[in-house]
Amino acid sequence: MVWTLVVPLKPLAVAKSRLRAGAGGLPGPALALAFALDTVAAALACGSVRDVAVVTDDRPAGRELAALGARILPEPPGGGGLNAALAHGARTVRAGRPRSAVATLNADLPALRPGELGRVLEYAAEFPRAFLADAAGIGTTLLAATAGKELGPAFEGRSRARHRASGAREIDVRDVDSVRRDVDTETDFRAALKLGVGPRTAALADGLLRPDRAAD
Ligand SMILES: Nc1nc2c(ncn2[C@@H]2O[C@H](COP(=O)(O)OP(=O)(O)OP(=O)(O)O)[C@@H](O)[C@H]2O)c(=O)[nH]1
Ligand SMILES: C=C(OP(=O)(O)O)C(=O)O
Repeated sequence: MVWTLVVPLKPLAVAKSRLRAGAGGLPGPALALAFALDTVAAALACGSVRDVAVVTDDRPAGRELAALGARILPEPPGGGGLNAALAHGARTVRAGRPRSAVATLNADLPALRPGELGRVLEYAAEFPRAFLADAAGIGTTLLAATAGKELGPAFEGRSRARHRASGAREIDVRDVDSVRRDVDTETDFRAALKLGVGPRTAALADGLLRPDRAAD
């Protein structure tokens, strides 16, 4: 089965506020863009991914993501936040190709490896709806719906429990840390660097983190 991924991206100026506000005062917008570019590049390199649609109103980010090969979709009219953006993205994809298998993927997975994403999507293909818990075990990094199933996104906060309660199958695959490793805090960032991040994040991370200082 091949998938269309829907990737949400906030305007960079307000993205990654927890990284920006943390003790290290990291450059949120620049990191958010590098994370998104590395996430989308890795997703496009996955054999199970047909294409990637990014939902964003950030024009400069949209141009760079389009140059990688992503389709750029605007936020829904009236906004509505992350879940509205994801539902709108999935609807727009299926307006063009109604039988698409659709999965959302957060834009903050800079360590993402195409092979690990492929194994997660292979598992998801066996269920109407499925999701992958994040590294913290509280949130969600991927939510998938096969043909004919509504996505039903319920992200933000304790979304793992919400997605489970919604009837989606929890994806239980070992050794897919790169798909679970979202980066919200400096501690997360260090964990992603340990896994190995994509080239745009690596170039930016160089010299950004002092190894001697306690994280967060
Ligand atoms: N298109 C779109 N994407 C969003 C929206 N809110 C969050 N996202 C994206 O959803 C994913 C998870 O978002 P969050 O962790 O809530 O936000 P963040 O900017 O990554 O980090 P914080 O500012 O620290 O919360 C990221 O890929 C965000 O860019 C939204 O309203 N619209
Ligand atoms: C939106 C989510 O991610 P984050 O942990 O980045 O807020 C989520 O896990 O539902």
